[in-house]
This record gives sequence, structure tokens and C-alpha cells, in this order.
Amino acid sequence: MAMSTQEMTSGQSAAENHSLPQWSGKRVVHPPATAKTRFDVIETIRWFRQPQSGLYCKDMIIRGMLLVNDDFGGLGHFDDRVLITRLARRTNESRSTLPAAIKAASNTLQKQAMIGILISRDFQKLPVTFRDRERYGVSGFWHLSHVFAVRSEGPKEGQVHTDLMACLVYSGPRETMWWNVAEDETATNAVKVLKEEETFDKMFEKEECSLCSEESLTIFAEGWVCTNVVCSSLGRDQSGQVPKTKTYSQRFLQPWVSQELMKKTPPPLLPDLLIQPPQLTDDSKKSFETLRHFWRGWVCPACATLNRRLDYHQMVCPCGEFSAPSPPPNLTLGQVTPKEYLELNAKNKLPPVTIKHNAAKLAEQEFTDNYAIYTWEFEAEAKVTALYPRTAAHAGPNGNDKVFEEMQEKTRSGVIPMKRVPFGNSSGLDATTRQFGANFGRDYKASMIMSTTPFEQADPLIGQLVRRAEAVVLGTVGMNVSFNEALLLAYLPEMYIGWHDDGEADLGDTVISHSVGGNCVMKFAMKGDYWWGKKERGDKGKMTLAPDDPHLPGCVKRQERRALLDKYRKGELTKEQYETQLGDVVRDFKVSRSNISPLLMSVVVPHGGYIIMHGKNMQKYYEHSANSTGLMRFVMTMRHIGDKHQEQTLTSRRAAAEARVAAESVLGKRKERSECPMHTFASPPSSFPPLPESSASQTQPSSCPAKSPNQPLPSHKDDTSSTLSKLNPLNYMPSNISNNPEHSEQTISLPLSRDTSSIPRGDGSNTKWEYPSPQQMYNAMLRKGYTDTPVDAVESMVAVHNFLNEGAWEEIVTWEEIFQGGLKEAWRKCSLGEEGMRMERLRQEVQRIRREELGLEAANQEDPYKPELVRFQGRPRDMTPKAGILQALGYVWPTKFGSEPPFDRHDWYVTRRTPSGTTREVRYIIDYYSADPEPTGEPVFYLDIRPAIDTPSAAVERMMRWGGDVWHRASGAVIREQQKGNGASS
Ligand SMILES: O=C(O)CCC(=O)C(=O)O
Ligand SMILES: [Fe+2]
Repeated sequence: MAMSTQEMTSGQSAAENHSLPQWSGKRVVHPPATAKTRFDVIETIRWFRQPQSGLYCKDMIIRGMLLVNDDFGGLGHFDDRVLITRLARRTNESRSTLPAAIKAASNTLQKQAMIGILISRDFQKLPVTFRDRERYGVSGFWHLSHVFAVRSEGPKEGQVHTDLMACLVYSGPRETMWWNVAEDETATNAVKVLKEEETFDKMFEKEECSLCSEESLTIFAEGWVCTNVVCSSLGRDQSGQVPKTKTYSQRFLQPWVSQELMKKTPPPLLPDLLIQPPQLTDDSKKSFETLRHFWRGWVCPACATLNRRLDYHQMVCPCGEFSAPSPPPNLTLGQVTPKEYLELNAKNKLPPVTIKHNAAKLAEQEFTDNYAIYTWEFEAEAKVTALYPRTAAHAGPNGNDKVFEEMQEKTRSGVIPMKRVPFGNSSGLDATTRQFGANFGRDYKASMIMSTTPFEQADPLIGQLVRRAEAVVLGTVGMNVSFNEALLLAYLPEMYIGWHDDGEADLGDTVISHSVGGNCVMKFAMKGDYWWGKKERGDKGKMTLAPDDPHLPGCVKRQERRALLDKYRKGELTKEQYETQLGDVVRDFKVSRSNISPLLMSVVVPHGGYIIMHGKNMQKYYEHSANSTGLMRFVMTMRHIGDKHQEQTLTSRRAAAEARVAAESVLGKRKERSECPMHTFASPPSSFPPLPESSASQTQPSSCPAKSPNQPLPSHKDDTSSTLSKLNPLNYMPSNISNNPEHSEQTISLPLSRDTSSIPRGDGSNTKWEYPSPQQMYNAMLRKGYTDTPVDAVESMVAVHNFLNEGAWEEIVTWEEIFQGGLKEAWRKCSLGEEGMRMERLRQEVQRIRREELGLEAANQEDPYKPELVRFQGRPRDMTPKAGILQALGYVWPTKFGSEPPFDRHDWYVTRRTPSGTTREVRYIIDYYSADPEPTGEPVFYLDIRPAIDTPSAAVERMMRWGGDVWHRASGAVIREQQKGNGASS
């Protein structure tokens, strides 16, 4: 088993022979480093990758261990010189990494490699010798002397644990070790160095294993066990039994270390971090690479504390003695993205896509000037659309390159602050995200705890990218989504995001990410629960198979599982039998991600690329992860959180056309599917939308449902229109207005249902305009800054609003009935007078019903063209005090309104079919007036509605009908009658 010194030395890599750490020319000796918790060590020393596995393995050799509190296990033993600790565990129910641990332990033994052990200062069971030195957080280095397994019965019937145990012998601190303390006589003397002629073997009684023929040492006081890590009777005695009592034999615990081992040069434990302190000046790639650990942790040169790195911008030690602002240097794309990828893009070749298990099939592909667009489908209604940029999408003042540059500047300067934040609750309180992040819009709590910046206060770049992403989603997957949340992540080298889904409750189905800077590899897999069988928490928190295990298309052994489930449902199997048999069916299925589920697909996301996850089961059944490969990468993922049903497939031709326009400005012109991408690339790049100069470049909202991709997100600063017009859903009420309570002080819950108006939409969709729910109305008011809106007034506000709009529409329909047949016909109708026209309408209605009863075709003139409302525009006048509106809308009814000017004005655009059969748009002007309220307290409004004088005929129309403006009173019937009596209605 033993190797010669020569072999051992040559086994060490040159990289491990570092010189001693230097801090500003002064050697830090005492203490070298200290950490309070396991997480501090893990965050600082990249070797210890995970909080749960305090082992550092490299090349399948154990190089370091981390001990916190009692985590060396119940079977452990710790005295001044001997440490027995668990390396890995396996139960008969779980698939674990035990074989890998055995291999690593075996290699470590064979190479007699030294193991650096770090012990947190919280460690309770430290023996006296170490307690003195515990403040260093580092115990020194140790050798692995034995590895053996102990099998024991678990708490459950039939459950068997196999613990892989390691025995380590203290080899003392060494001069050349970085953590060397000046002199530690106690510790050094504690090690009883074996004489040259002594060997390990001579110290122990041995037995030969009947299976592997290896001689093993007596470990337990009661007997021998085979300690050959590759023997199948590992941990058993000669009769094949697991020893019943497990007391370590005193002889086994005797401290010793060989002369040979003492001669070995130990590897430094923190080579990069300590030897290469951050260089903050040079912006070359080289110096950035040398900073590769600075995202993790750093050692304070003043107090030698291991500090985690949470802030993107600076390092400040709690000791108060040291701080170093360390913005990462601005990087060029050549530095962050492997050259070949940039060239691949330039040549218009796609980055590689790996599909495993035939799990995703290529459903669609499309090419535009700026992107190649591929969509893959998973079997259970989930899709991934990837957009690979062409050079056109990178170049120019507005391309992805510029976005990357601007991102760097804004995150460096702190305009967009990036922080690492605590995870949710899954990984322990102390864990922080493996990326820097900033959230905008709604809270996104799926995997991390992060404060959020409202869109209105966010840097314009964020809004611009959100709008662009919305256009991309519209133009590619045809979804009209208003994203209300954007998570910006920044990845430095070695940063990543682990397996997760983006499926926060009530999260929209479509999630898009836009990546700039370095590449990343994004992976997709079915969630383990669905792959192996859907688990649920049963009695006493125990996980059992869900009786409705969906065995999705593509899951492991689907047919067999289905058959078993059928039997179970028919009562032919008990739940236990079903679970056992299902376990047997899936047990031996080999997967690449041990005990989770196999990789379904992995894609390279290049600089400028978009990934759209969509389909209703994407987040439910599948999960994804992303590993960045460049030196720096930003990715913004956008989601719609909250309102369900916000995403609508574009049905109308008009909406689709508008979407196309918006999308085209980002994607460029579409290419024929058959067209070769190499070929189409030769065409000149289409105009790319400009980045906004600043927040001042906000544009007025347009009537187009497809937002301009460069339009920043709404901000109340520029909003000068009245409350009424802001709240009017027909008047650009933001389609993404939330239908959930947003205001922490909202104590009364408001209805979420939305009434459908009687007003047809003029977009060819054959649908009616929808009014906002009271909750939406309230949210809209809060968004506009009217935070003192009384909640209990909102429902009446909505009612009044809807009523006003219905009244306005009724009036417009009347105008249209008169004038759509042309002026001549209109004159005939007008000459009948108002009463006459009412009679005429009644006559037509009776005729229509009679014809229907007789089964006759509707007569042309009896089935007039129904006008449709295309769009609205609020044109409030100066005097629109908010208080007046609130009063008018029903909270505190004022006793007098007097003769106030109109409190709001709208322009409504309506379709009209002319006698020649063409359709044109007619504009109506509506002035809203309020009047004295009813004695009962009901508010009274007047709407003055007339066609705008956009054309000479409109002027004639107005004269013809009234000879002037008409007052339409849009209040209740009683009021109408009363007004009529007073002669005020005409
Ligand atoms: O880094 C990426 O591209 C993935 C980000 C992601 O999955 C997320 O933000 O949820
Ligand atoms: Fe995600």
C-alpha cells in the first residue's frame, strides 16, 4: 500500500508548491485566517463547495476537511491526535455518492496525501490542545490512516445505514504551511513519531479477510473488521457480521505518524486567495482572472478574518481596519466571451445545443435579420425558445454590445446596485446566492430574499430591456405579456444558478431571459419528483408517493408505472405494495444526475441571446440551471407575477400586425423558413431600436396594445391626465395593472372580477372592452400616486365609471345610427325630431322581431352596421383637482358642485361604415361635467358628446342634429325624467 517518497513527491502538482502568502510585503503569520461559521469558509475557499459536504476533493484525493460543531458524527471520536469522522453515508433507500467517497478515500490512503482540516470556532468538542488554537479556525494537517465502513440499522424497519468512516492522525503544524503559527510545542509534542523501523502494520493485530484476502487492523475493541475500501465485506467481521458494539480499540486510537509522512511538503490550503490579493488597477483580462475568487470571500489583511463577499462593489471588513472598493474593471466582449463564440455568431452559425434522451424535439425554427429563433418542445407541454443573435443584433449604438457596456457602467457606479442575498429557507440561514442580483417591479420570492425597486424608480435601461423583451415574446411565441418583474443577475467567474424552477405561485407561464457578456450553459431536466414518481408529504412529514402520481410523458418507465398505478387504483395493490413495486421498477434506471433526473437538454446561451421558457407545464414539471462560462455575464429574466390570464394569444389580425411591428424592430425582418441562414445573413441589418438617452425620453402612451420596445416603463412623473382618464380602462389603463392587493395597508379586500362593457372593440377581435376590477382601479390609483384613496370608495368609483362609459357609448351609437347612412338619410331622421327618431327605432325593432319569428332574413336596413370603439384618448383640461374627483366619485358627496368646468375630456375613435361600403374612423369628443347630487346622495354627471369637427361633414352633422351641443345626462332614469321636466335635457 505504501509508496516511495519519490512517487509521492512527483504526485504533487507544481501548482501546489506555492510560496508563502504576502500581504503588502508583510507576511501574515499570526493568525493566518479565522472564520466564524462553515459558510464563511465555504464562501471564501472555493474548495469547499457545499455547506453540507465539508470535504475538499481534487483528482479524487481528499485535500481538505471542514468540521463544524459535532458534524463528525455520532460514531466519531476526537482527541488530541486522532479524529474519526464520517466521510459519507448511504442508506438502502437512497442513492448516494458513497462509491465516489470510497474511491477518494482509497486514493488518499494510497498516496498518503495530507489533509488540511479547518475547524470552526464554534466547535464544541474540541480537545484541550485544540481549544487553545481554535481561534485560528485551522487545526493543522492530518493523514488518513484508515477507512472503514460501519453498518447499522436505521430507525425505519429494514433501513440500513452504511457510514464510510475515516480515521485521521494529526501530523502537526509545519513551517511551510500557510497557517503555521509561530511555535506550538504542545501540538508538535503530542505527535508520537514512529521510529524508522516501525511501521503502521506492526502496531496492530491483523486478520485476513476471507473475501479480499487483505489483512486489516483491529478497529473495534470487540473485534476485527475488513477495512479494505474496495472489499464487499467492508465494515464486517470474519463471519460477515457487523460488529454489535462499536467502541474503538484503545490501540487503534494510539497516536502515531510515520517519519516518512513528516517529511512530506504539505500543500497550502488557501493558495490563490492568500497568495494573490486582489489587484484593482489593471483592467486587463489577466488581472481580472487573478481576481477570480473575489466574488466569493477574501481575507482581511488587517485581522485575517475570512469575509464573505456580498456586495458587488466593495470589500469592507467588520474589523473596521480594512476596506477596498473594488469595482471590476470594465471588460470588453473579447475578454469575456471566448473568441470562437463571437466568431460563430459572426458567421451566423448556431452555438451547440445538446439534446439528451430525445427529450426535446425541435418544433420550429425561424430566421430574422437579427436572430435565429429555435423552439424545442418537451413532451409534457413545455417549450424552450432560444434566440441566437446575429452580428446585426450586436452592432451599433443600440445593440447588445452597448447593453453590456452600459450594464457594466451602471452596476459599477452603483446606479444599478448588485448584491448577493440570502437564499429563501432551503439552504440554511447563512447561505447566499451564487450570483449578484437586483430585482425590479414586483417581489420575486421564489428562491431568494431580495428587496425590489419599483419599475418607476428603476434606471431607464431596465424599462427599455423589459419593453424589448415583451416585443420579443410577442414576435416569437405570440404572447402578449406585460412583464411586471425583472430580475437582473450578474455572474463573475465560477458563479452559477443551481437547479430551480421559476414557478412562484401565480407566476405567468412565460419567462424570458436576455443575456449579455459571457456565455452560459443552460440546462433543463424534469423535476426529480415527476421523473421518479411524485412525492407528497404524508403523515408525520414522511414523504410517500402521491396517489395521483402523474407519470408524465417522458418520465422513467412510464408504461410500467402506469400499469402499477392502474392496479393500485383498482385496489389490486396496497399503497405500500405500489410504492415498493414502483421503487423496483425505477431503481436500476441509470441517470446522469445521480438520484435526481437525467438531463433533458442543454443549450449554450451566447452574448445577446434570449431564452424563453413557455408552455403551461414548463415550471411545474421541469427545472433549469445555468452556469456562466465567461468572465462576466449579465442576465435579466422577466416574469409576470400576480394576475392570471394576463397572457393572451393574439387572436386579432390587427393586434398581430402591431405585435409584428414592435417585434420586428428588435428581431429584424423575418426570413423564409426554407431560407438558409448563412444566405440571409448577407442582407443589410434592419434598423435596430435606439436605447433611450435618459428617463426624459419617455413617450406618451400610444393606443397600440403592442408597446414600443423602447418605451420606458410608466412613471407617474409625466402623467398629467386626470384621475378619471387615468382610471378609465378604455383610456390606456395599463393592461398590466395588477389584480392583486399591492398596498400593505389595504385592509379591505376588493372584488377582483371585471365587468365586460357593451362596447365592441374595433380591433377585429369580436370582443368587448373590459372594465377594471375594483382592485385594479385601486392599484391604478396607488400607482399614480393617489395613496390616500379611500379603499371603501373604490367600488362605487368603478360603478360610476362603468356607468359613465355605458352612457357615453349609448349616445355615440345613437349618433352613428343617424349619420352612418350618409347626410341625406340623416336629414330624414333628424327631421323626425328626437321623439320621432325614438319611434322610428321602435318600429325597426318590432319589424326585426317579427322577421325573426317568421324565419326571414334580416332586411339590410334593419341590420345596421354596429359601430366599434377603436381607441380612446384622455384630454383632461387644466382644472382637474384630485379632491374634486374623489368627492364626485362617491366618498364624501359634496353638497354643491356649482357650475364647474368639465372635469375630464375624452376623445373616442369609432368605426363608421359609409354608404359606399368603406369603413372609416370618426372621432367623438366627450366632456364630463358633474352636477348637484341627488337628494339620496347619488352623484349626477353630464356627458357632452358630439362628433369632432375633423371634417366639414362633422360640422354639418352637429348642426343638423342639435344646432349646437347636446347635453346627455348619464344618470338614473328618475334624474332623466326630472331633468326633462326642468327642460334641461335639450
Ligand atoms: O442565468 C440564467 O440565464 C438563468 C437565470 C434564471 O434561471 C433565473 O433568474 O431564474
Ligand atoms: Fe430561473
